[in-house]
Amino acid sequence: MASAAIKICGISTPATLDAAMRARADHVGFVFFARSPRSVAPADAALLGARAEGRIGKVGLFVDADDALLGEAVDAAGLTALQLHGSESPQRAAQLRARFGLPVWKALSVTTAEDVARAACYAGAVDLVLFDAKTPAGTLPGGMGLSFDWSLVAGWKGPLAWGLAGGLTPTNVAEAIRLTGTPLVDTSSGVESAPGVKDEQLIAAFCSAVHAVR
Ligand SMILES: O=C(O)c1ccccc1NCC(=O)[C@H](O)[C@H](O)COP(=O)(O)O
Repeated sequence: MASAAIKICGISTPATLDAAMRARADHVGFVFFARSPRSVAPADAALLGARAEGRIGKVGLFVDADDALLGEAVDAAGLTALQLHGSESPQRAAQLRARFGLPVWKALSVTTAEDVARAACYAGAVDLVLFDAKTPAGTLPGGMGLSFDWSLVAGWKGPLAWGLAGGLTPTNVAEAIRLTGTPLVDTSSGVESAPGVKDEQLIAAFCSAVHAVR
């Protein structure tokens, strides 16, 4: 089994960006959602984006954002992909892909097999679906450190590329890859010492655990 690609989401400082690049992560995520403890302002995203340019994928994370915010973030950070983490429809996702000319990732929150089956609706509209845990009402739609039943996506053979998120940590990520065969893993709170505070050693440990999977 080839090791999975890695996205470290919610990077907001140069030091933790450097840690992700040193650890050979494939993508970092910048969160453009004001309610998140990981939210970055476009000016900070510009500094981080310039530092990361050409060295790692830069995925902008949005929750039902309008075109103005998306455009500002794309321009500021030089994003390489858009991750939609709200209730964006396939039509809205396809519109954004055409407008910005960037790959679009759609996060889908999963509790049941029906939630996984919804991914097919996004075929042709997005480039990748990211299966993530459903979070409780009134909380953030992601980045809560919650897992779902991985057997629901084990060996998923859908019509588009996919990845796994939700509660992944340095300790459980190897098992998650072996069990599901996911081509991509995404973590946020699993590499933090407190909400929004990324830990360089945990980032390194997470990436090492992924790279060690054969
Ligand atoms: O990370 C956030 O603060 C966030 C806020 C709003 C929507 C999504 C958010 N994060 C999405 C991610 O890409 C996370 O990596 C994913 O949900 C997994 O998070 P975690 O369970 O904390 O590893």
